[in-house]
This record gives sequence, structure tokens and C-alpha cells, in this order.
Amino acid sequence: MKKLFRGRMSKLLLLQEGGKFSGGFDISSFGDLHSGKIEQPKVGYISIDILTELLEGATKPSVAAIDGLCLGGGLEVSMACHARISTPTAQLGLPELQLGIIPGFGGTQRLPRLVGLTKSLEMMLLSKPIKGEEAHQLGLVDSVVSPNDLVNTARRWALDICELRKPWIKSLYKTDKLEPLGEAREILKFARAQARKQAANLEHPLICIDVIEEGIVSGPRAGLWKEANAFQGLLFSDTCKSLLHVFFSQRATSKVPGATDLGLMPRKITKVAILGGGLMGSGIATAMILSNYPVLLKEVNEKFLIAGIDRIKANLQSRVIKGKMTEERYEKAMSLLSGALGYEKFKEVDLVIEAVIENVKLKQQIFADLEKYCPSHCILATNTSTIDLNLIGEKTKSQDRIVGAHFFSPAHVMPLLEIVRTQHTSAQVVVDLLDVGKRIKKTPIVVGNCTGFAVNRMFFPYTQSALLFVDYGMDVYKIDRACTKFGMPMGPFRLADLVGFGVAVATGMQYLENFPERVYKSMLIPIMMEDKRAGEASRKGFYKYEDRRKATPDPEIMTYIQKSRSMAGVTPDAELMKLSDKDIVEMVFFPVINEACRVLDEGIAVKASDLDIASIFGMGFPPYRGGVMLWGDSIGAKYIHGKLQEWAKRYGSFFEPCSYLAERAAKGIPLQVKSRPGYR
Ligand SMILES: C[C@@H](O)CC(=O)SCCNC(=O)CCNC(=O)[C@H](O)C(C)(C)COP(=O)(O)OP(=O)(O)OC[C@H]1O[C@@H](n2cnc3c(N)ncnc32)[C@H](O)[C@@H]1OP(=O)(O)O
Repeated sequence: MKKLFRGRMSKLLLLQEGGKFSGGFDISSFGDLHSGKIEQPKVGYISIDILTELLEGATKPSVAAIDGLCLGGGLEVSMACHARISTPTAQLGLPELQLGIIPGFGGTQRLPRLVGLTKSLEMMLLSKPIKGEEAHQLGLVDSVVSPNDLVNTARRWALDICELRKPWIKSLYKTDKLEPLGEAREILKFARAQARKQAANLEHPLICIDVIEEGIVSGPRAGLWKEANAFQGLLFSDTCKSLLHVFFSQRATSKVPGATDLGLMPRKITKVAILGGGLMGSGIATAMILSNYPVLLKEVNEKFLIAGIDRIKANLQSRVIKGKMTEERYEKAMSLLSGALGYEKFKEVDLVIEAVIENVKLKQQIFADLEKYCPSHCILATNTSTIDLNLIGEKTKSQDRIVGAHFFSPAHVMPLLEIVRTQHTSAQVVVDLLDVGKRIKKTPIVVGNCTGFAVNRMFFPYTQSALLFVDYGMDVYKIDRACTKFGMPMGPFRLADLVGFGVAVATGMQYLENFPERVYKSMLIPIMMEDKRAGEASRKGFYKYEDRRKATPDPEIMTYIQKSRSMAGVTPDAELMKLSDKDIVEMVFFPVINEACRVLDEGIAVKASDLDIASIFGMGFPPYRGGVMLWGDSIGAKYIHGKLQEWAKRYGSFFEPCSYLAERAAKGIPLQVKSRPGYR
């Protein structure tokens, strides 16, 4: 920076290295701030704040040459330069709100002055980057050139500023892009209303809007000061700590002891076969062809095959209608799909994913056939959600290449992929499937082989505890409302309607068989099924569905609830009627945390943070709470253990705390563990 003031220097260029200008400030340092390892700097004393001020106020012009990613601090420093030159495909954005903070280093003040208030609010509140082309149209960058011309153009631009052929612009003081005050206030009012609607539990979007408004109403320097203070406060918020935990935990799921630490390279998967074109199989096939994998879809007859292909077409067409895909890209994706009624073409495939009905004998026969018709290196994966993989592979000698690839419905949309390894699955197969998971843009977690694996097993108590409390007198809709207010996409009863009562009963049977001591045997769903109430698909479940998917509470369910209560032989507990939403959330989620502890203790999951990611990406647990285990730690093992013990005494062994939780409660140590020895 000293050179900025030396006579010899005429201009300053900011350049990128290796195609990534900047992913922003090093957020791993935030953890050091949270832990106190680094002392919190005073507001305005952060060197980068000073840098942006020095850059913009320098007596020499600075020009940013941008290619690749230009995010967060990278864009903030670029906006403090006197001009920006970009390539057409560069990505420019301020994604800080995804981390529970707001843009710093003047980002909240300069972006509105370069692109206008409306566009800057969209970019910051949605953490949505724009490409170089659009940035040029908006005025965020001054010119767009090819990568080969980038540095020379930036160099010439700086020279032109020096020689007064180009304007010397300090974006902090620009006003031409800002809307008139009255209009700006309306825009900000609308942005606040949207932020409250879309993220009712989050404060930082509203704080971001306040900071932007301060700069518009009181001037950019006042805005800078408000931004610096707000940033520091948010940096130490629980939301920021949770979202940072999620950011790094999501990336850590692909680090699997005993698999990715052996120096194995993923093998190339050139052709994938999917068995079964139903809801899951067609979704998986869609995900694969969207990531340019050629897919062979096998069904048992022409009718089912055509139905499966039509489902894939519908999945892709819906993306075209939403503008997420061009017709041309649709045609290319469909060209990757071929059908089969037999195994003749299976000798060319490298990965098979079986997605047929949950029938053990059928799956066993399929895997015996696959062993016969597929090449010996071919990965034999099953999308089963509950059946033991060792049972599925019982009729084969290929246990080393049998693995679970458990997708979540809809498979081409839901981000999580559970990779289930048995004690026989080879590390190479795990490495291969992790690579496929990354290529199809899934977040993979590697888990051990048990009923329900990790996600379904952790969340089985979500519905179980809710059903128990309804038998003891609680209101179905009050429980659902408390869970959605907590941040879940839907409560346990709306979820049961969506999944369908048939699946709920089948899953319940699996758990009863494997974990009899902790299944609450509610009769409510079976009673409702007798009356053809089977959930959303039958237009009646815990809710009624008169117009399309709108769920409306249905008073008729009281009849079934009373019958269920009398069959359970329980009388309503007056205490439960007085419960607050917080109490309800605890009674529904503490059993989930208890089961997550068991999943961890049995080595089904390698680390607690994997279960946090599984809960968020598999069940929609609110990311700003960090996931079930981090949230549990924010409450404390001792409190959770005490409540579970209290409920176990009143309502039965379903709530009995596990030994892992009891140990942590007794010793006062957190639920999070760094890693555990291998898999079961
Ligand atoms: C005052 C504030 O305004 C200043 C700031 O800038 S706050 C930070 C703002 N920046 C962001 O929020 C960007 C966060 N990163 C991302 O969104 C993505 O990583 C990416 C789009 C930059 C790149 O995505 P991708 O190509 O998919 O690569 P990964 O996400 O897997 O990341 C690769 C490794 O880099 C690590 N990493 C990424 N960004 C940061 C960062 N800002 N600080 C520290 N480390 C970062 C990431 O953890 C990966 O590490 P690994 O060890 O390889 O897993």
C-alpha cells in the first residue's frame, strides 16, 4: 500500500490467480475469532477496512481485473477500485448472508451505488451472484473482455484514468444509480416485508436492509460506520456460528476415514443403469442425465418402461417451464437416456442403482442377476431406505461392491445422498460413489448399514413422539405449527400425509422389528387407513386436501384420535395442554437427538457434523440452527437428558436416554465428537 503514495507508481492493478479472483475473506478465521484465539479487532480497525479506504482515496488509480469468482471481500475490494474490468463468465456477488453476517468492507454502501438499490438488495439478500455480462449491463463493471485481453485492458484503463481519458470514480460517492429517497423507502419497505416472510426467524437480513438504508438516508460514511458495527455484532451471533458450522461440515462429509484417506482415486463411471422407473428410479435417472451421465433405464415391461421415461421427461420439462433449462439442454439430456427390458446391455455399465419396490426377495434376485450380467468392476448400488444391505446381497458373492445409494424424494431435487457401506463394501466403491455424488451435485454422507441408516433412523422419533403426545391429549395442528415455527418445512403430521400412510406403516413395522423397545405403538394411523384415509394422495389424512396441495385442518380426525386414545388405554394429560411451542419442540426433537446419539455411538455415522448435515439436507432441519447435534449442544446434554428421563417416567421407555447422551450429561461434555473408529 505504501507504493500507492510513492511518486514512481502510476497505477494499481488487482489481478486474479488461476481463474478464481476471490471466494472472499478467509472465513476459517471467523472460527478463531469465535474461540477467542484471535482478539476481536475494534470496529474500523480491520486492515481490510483500511485497505478499501486507502484504495478509493489513493492518489493513484486502481483497476480490478476480474475472472472466475469475485465474491464477498473480493468484490468489496474491487468496488473500492476506480474501475473494474471483467470477463463475461466471471461471477460477482456478496454471499455473506448465507453465513449469517452482512457484507463488510463497504459492500452494503458501494453495491447499491453501482447497480441500484433493487438489484443490490436482491444480490445481497439472496446471496445471488451475477455473471460479468450482466454486471457490465448494470454498471458494476466498466468493461467486459475475453480472458486473454483482461490484464492489458485493465492496464490501459488505469493509464487512461491517469491521463484523464477515463473518469476517476469513487463508487462510495456515486448517487446516479440510487433511486429518489421516497422510492428508495418503498423499495426498502417491500424488501423488509419479503425478508420477514421468507425468513421469519432470521434477524440479519433485516439488519442488512437497515445498514443500506442508513447510507441512503444519512450518507455513505454513516452507512459504513453502521455496517462495521452491525458486522461485528452478527459475527458473534448464534446464527453465524451455526451457518459457518454448516458451511464447513457440508464440505467435510466427503472426508471419510478408512476410505478417502487411503490415496484411492475415483474410477471413471461412463454408463449408469437404473433399475425401476418409478418415482425414485425416474428421479435418480433424471439427476444422472442432468449431470451428463448416459443412463440405461430398465423396467419389467414396455408399459412400465414408457411410464418411467415419461416421468423423466416430466421432471425435465418442469425445469424448462421454470426457465432452469433450455429446450436444447432438454433434448441433450433426453438423448442420454435409453431403455431396456432385459440385461443384454448391462455388460457396458459401471454403476447400477436398483430402485424397485421394498421387497427383499425381489431385490435378492435382482442382485443375483446383476452379478451375472454386469462386468466384475460394476458397482451394485441399492436405493433401499430401510432393508439391510447384507440381506439384499445374500445371493451374491459380490458384497465388496454392494453399496447403498439412498436418495431422498424427489431424487433429482433433494440435495442429500446417503452412501451406505457394509463391513464388506470396499473403500474403492465408497470413493467412486462419493465422486458420483459430487458430480451430480449432491451432498453425500457415508453411513453404516442399519435399519433407516442415519436420516430416517434419526427422524423416526419425530413422528413417533408426536403420535404419542396426541394420544396423551395434545392437538395435532398445534404440534405441526410449533415445528414449522421452529423452522421445519413441515410438522410431523403434514409430513406423514405427504409421505403417505402406507409408507409410514411399513417403516413403523421395520423399526418395531429392529428397535422394539423404542417404538410407540400408536393405532391412530392404522385406524385412519381403515377408513381409506391414507394421506395427501387420498385427499384426506391428518389434513384434508380440497384444492390441490393446500392442507386444511380436518375436525373429522377427532373421531379417530378418540378411538386411538381408548385403544392405547391412556387418558389426556392436562399438563400437556399447557405446553408452550418451545416445550412442544423439545418433546418432539429431544428423542431425535437421542436417536442421533445412538447412530453416532454405534459408528453408523463417523462424526456428529455429518448428522447435522443429514438433518438439514435430508429432513429440512433449519440450517441457521446448525443441525440437530449442534442445536443439541446449544441446549446442553444435561438438560436434554433430564427432560428425557422425566418423560420416560411419565410416558414410557420410548424416551429413555441412551448411554452416549447419559455419559455426556454426566461429564458435561458436548455431543459433537471429532471422529469415531470405523464402521459397524
Ligand atoms: C467482510 C465480509 O464481507 C468478507 C467476506 O468475504 S465473508 C466470505 C464471503 N464469501 C463467501 O461466503 C463464499 C464462501 N465460499 C463459497 O461459496 C464456495 O466455496 C465458492 C463458491 C467460493 C467455491 O465453491 P466450490 O468451487 O464448490 O468449492 P468449495 O465450496 O468446495 O470450496 C473449496 C475449498 O475452499 C474453502 N473455501 C471456500 N470459500 C472460502 C472462504 N471464503 N474462506 C475460507 N475457505 C473457503 C472450502 O471450505 C473448501 O475447503 P476444503 O478444505 O477443500 O473443503
